[in-house]
Amino acid sequence: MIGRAPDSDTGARSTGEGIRMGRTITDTMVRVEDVHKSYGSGAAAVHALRGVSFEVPRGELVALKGRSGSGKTTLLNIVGGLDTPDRGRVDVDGRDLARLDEEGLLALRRDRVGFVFQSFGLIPILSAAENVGVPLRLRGADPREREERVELLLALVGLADHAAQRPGELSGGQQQRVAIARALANSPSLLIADEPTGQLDAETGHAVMELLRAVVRSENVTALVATHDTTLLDLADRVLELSDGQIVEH
Ligand SMILES: Nc1ncnc2c1ncn2[C@@H]1O[C@H](COP(=O)(O)OP(=O)(O)OP(=O)(O)O)[C@@H](O)[C@H]1O
Repeated sequence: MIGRAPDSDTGARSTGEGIRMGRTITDTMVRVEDVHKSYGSGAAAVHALRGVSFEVPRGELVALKGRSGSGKTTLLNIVGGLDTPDRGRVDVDGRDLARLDEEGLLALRRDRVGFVFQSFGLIPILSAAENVGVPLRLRGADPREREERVELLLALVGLADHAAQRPGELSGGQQQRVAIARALANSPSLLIADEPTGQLDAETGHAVMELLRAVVRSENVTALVATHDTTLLDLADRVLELSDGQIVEH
């Protein structure tokens, strides 16, 4: 593991199991209880999530599968604090998200959760190294720490020799590696990935999935990954299946 950012709201450092600054660290990284989410209202309402409950144990890689429209993105957005449920409860890393104000949610997304998207989401005019450094800049990390961490992260994802290249000069698989390094920049507890191989060919996608599998182990991070990719389903510690807004298989 290559270091963990200070806990933004406690000033403490993660210590694994036990009590940290009055907050009990449990074995569960994500707890979702009876979550409902609809878009629109009346006859036009779409019930994207209809009573979803599950847990993601700390340190595991959990794959979320399901057909298009089954509610995977909606669920990931809610777990990541990007959206709120209509009903139900979500705890991430021991925090009840409903009890966090905007600032608390912002701190959670910045310091505790790393996001990886299908479309990579890199800033085209920045180099790979600068892209990885963005979350560290947002956190106000000092330039020296930032430089060292970016170097470590690019090495971790196998791109030490590509630091100066811009996204347009990298392959799709390399861009997703940069995005994974960026997601790890602030040493999140939880990595959320939404179809991370959706734009990659099978071989490249497999390599990216293996990288995700490896960083979950080496960085002691927990991951929740929505995917259709059967290679990841094989690499996951467990698989959840969503169908029509409900978990149908653990
Ligand atoms: N902002 C929105 N407004 C209205 N309906 C939405 C919105 N976002 C999602 N939906 C609907 O909610 C349902 C679940 O969508 P969601 O994107 O969560 O599914 P998904 O499993 O991630 O699909 P995909 O694999 O295609 O990305 C779908 O019927 C979708 O049309």
